[in-house]
Amino acid sequence: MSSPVSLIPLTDTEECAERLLEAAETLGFVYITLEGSNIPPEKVERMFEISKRVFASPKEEKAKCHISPDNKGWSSMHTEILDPEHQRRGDFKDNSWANRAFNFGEFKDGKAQQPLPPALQDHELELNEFSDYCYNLCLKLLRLFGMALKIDEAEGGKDWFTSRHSRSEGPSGSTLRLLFYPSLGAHPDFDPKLDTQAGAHSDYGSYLQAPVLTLNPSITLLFQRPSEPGLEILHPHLKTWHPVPVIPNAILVNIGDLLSYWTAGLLLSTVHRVVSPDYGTEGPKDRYSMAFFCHPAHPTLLTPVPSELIKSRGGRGANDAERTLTSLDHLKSRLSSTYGWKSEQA
Ligand SMILES: O=C(O)CCC(=O)C(=O)O
Ligand SMILES: [Fe+2]
Repeated sequence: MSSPVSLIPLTDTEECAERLLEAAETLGFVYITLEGSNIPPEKVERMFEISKRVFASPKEEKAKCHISPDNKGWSSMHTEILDPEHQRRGDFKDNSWANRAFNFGEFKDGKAQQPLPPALQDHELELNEFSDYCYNLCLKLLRLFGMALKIDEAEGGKDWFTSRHSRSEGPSGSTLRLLFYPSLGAHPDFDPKLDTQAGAHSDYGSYLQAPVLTLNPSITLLFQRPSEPGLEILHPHLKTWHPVPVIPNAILVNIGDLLSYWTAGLLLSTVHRVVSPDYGTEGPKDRYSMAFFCHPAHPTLLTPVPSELIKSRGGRGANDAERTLTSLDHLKSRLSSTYGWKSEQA
């Protein structure tokens, strides 16, 4: 199957920067090679092993780390859909995420700032290390975007975005998320053609469509395994759904709503979802994936990006000087939606 998403070898060159920008402007999604990312392949594999262990651990242990209003911890939405007594097809249609997730906020001095279940307690250092790898890769990508956007040197040039994502500027909403989509194939009402495992959303998205606690990142990294596909994107121009085949030894990068807003819509935040693919004779399969959502430091003012390319887009998004928000303002607007959603469920 051909991929709508191109694969770009990751290097520190202008050519790579230009290609990344072109992909971000046309599709909002791009694969980059793991080589050049500074993330050793065995570290990715190891995280998948840890992820498997945590999702397989007793529910009562995970429940003690239930997702907090600031988006840290374990969430298991609509678990009842796997309970034959209470299943209704509507539960996994359109609006529902049938996945489980474990979110880690920022670590401090190698320590998680949230309760961890016993299955994770021996892995705190590895989780911290992996989240650092992801953060550093995001800085590298943000530097390349700064380069391609030809940000005014006097204003910070290619480091304009990275300085605003620096941990020295304060805490941020950056989150490492482990995801597990148990196979729904065994359910009598489940129709892979109609039922999605993860509702359509952009990374922020419409909360009503996708009640998942994804906040409002500038960029997202997604790690997937070749035998466990399922992601689809809504093509921004064709408005049709396209499966995104998994490319081995590559990381999927997508632009989040915050960066799209910041760049006055030049970079696209594309709607995506996870479906249960038709595995043919192989039968249904579980899917594990891992995402890292990179956010600017909370106090960052989302002022217009000093780039001619962005200025020429007029008063859209952050170019609209009437509405200078901080990164935290964006996050808060998202969190209030979270509370709204929770109270509706109660
Ligand atoms: O699991 C996936 O492939 C997608 C996850 C995702 O889009 C998200 O968590 O925002
Ligand atoms: Fe997403």
